[in-house]
Amino acid sequence: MATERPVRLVLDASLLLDPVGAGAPVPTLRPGAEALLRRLRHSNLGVAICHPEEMPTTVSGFLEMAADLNSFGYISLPAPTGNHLLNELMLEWSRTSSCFYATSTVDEDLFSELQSHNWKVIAVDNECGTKDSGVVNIGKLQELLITLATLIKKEIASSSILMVGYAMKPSREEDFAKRGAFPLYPSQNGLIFVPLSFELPLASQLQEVDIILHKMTDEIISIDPNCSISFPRGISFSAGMSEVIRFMEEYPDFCIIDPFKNISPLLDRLQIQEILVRLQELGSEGRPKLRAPHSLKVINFSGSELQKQLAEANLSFPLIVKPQVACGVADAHNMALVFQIEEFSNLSVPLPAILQEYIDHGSKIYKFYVIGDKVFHAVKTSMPNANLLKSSSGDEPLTFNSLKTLPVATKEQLLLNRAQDNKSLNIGVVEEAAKLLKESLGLTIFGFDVVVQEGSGDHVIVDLNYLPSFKEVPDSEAMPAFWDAIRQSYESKKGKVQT
Ligand SMILES: Nc1ncnc2c1ncn2[C@@H]1O[C@H](COP(=O)(O)OP(=O)(O)OP(=O)(O)O)[C@@H](O)[C@H]1O
Ligand SMILES: O=P(O)(O)O[C@H]1[C@H](O)[C@@H](O)[C@H](OP(=O)(O)O)[C@@H](OP(=O)(O)O)[C@H]1O
Ligand SMILES: [Mg+2]
Ligand SMILES: [Mg+2]
Repeated sequence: MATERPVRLVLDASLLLDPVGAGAPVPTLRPGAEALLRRLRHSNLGVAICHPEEMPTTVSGFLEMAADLNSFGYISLPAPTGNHLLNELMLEWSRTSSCFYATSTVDEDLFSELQSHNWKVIAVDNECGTKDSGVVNIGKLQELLITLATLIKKEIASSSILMVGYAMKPSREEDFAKRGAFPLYPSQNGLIFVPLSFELPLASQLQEVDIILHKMTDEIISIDPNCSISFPRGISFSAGMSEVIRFMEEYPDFCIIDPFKNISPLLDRLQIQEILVRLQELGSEGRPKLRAPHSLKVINFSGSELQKQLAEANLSFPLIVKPQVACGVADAHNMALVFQIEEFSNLSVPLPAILQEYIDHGSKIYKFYVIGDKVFHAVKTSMPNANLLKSSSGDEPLTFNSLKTLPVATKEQLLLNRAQDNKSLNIGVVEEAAKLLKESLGLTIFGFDVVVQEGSGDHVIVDLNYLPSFKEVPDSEAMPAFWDAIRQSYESKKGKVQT
């Protein structure tokens, strides 16, 4: 579906270099230029940096290095010569590609030369362009990507091209982008991805965008621990995300992946538990039982009360203790394995907390990912059985951060497990659960963790996450599924709005 013609972008040095540092021994990039280069590296466009030939070698060397660092097809070009004849390569590109030239320097002769060879010129942060010059003028460097995306969409002139504006924290964006998830040149199913910038007016960006993709939990400032989470109650968001939320209230028919209300239960391990308990009806004759772990919510860890509550909830030691808030705040992944009631005194897990039965599962966890109508899974090494953990923890609870310091099985423990007759995974049962979960959650992309209990063979879902990284799924399978999921979600929303 993508255009036959590749897209080339030439960035003039004036756009990248910080004018404040001009003449300094070491040149620097202007604010926003580094992020721009990083995003362009994974954009699927052919990008080159150009600079005037007569530039000091410190500056040209710096630019060449920037080009090199972003090696994704970057080519360092000499500037067009004095009489504005385009360099051979640029002439060649204009015959084979859709070409864009972005600059902060006004050179009307050069602009008309470029335009006569079908280049589109984008001038950033200068007043030069007259309405009729054909030059696209933008105010800020941060507007370049959305401007390019809009022009590329126009150039392709196909109504099936959709623009996806995404919002998530930089580290997550980088992880996805590195895998080619966010091309500016359309994906094989016609999606163009642009980051939504909270530094620019949102309304004008959303005028161009067809779909919003977001990890709303990356934009949480705080969650009120004394308030049951039910979006938007109990959660405060960054100013940027608050604006997206207001926009969606005003335009409920706009396509968002996924709606805030549908994601909100996954911020709360108590609500996750309630969702999982409803799945238990799935079990049937001759198949393993699929279930949630027995759990209990507590608002403090005070001993006498707790003992009674544990008995009522049918819970026995060891227990895994998790914060009720499941994600989005720094301490949401601070957990503990507790072997006896005394270990609750001074436990450092944030309250309210969820106490879960600890499932011995032979150190193997199955990470399931639902991406649109596809279900993937990967096997990962997990926590060893409790008896192996207890001996190392003495009389202390075993505290850990599940993202950073999860106590996974050692090689020796894994070998020991292999020698045992472990129950195997019944993919069919879990895939059925995945479908039911998808329907009940109303989400496009989510993941959940399954452990198979030693002895009983019960399939126990211990975690449910919105928009996980699904990095264990090979990119060649994950990316097309990801793009299809987004497109299908848009089409189904559009279908509903029209009927
Ligand atoms: N009830 C349980 N019984 C046995 N092991 C468990 C249980 N719950 C969690 N674990 C183990 O602890 C790990 C972390 O727990 P969990 O997945 O709930 O944390 P999380 O911080 O929400 O993780 P994620 O990064 O996947 O969101 C699991 O991957 C699994 O190895
Ligand atoms: O990347 P995978 O393994 O799919 O798991 C994610 C979890 O599901 C999220 O809960 C983590 O997000 P938070 O940073 O919001 O807690 C998130 O943490 P991150 O901020 O380290 O990316 C991820 O670990
Ligand atoms: Mg998990
Ligand atoms: Mg989780």
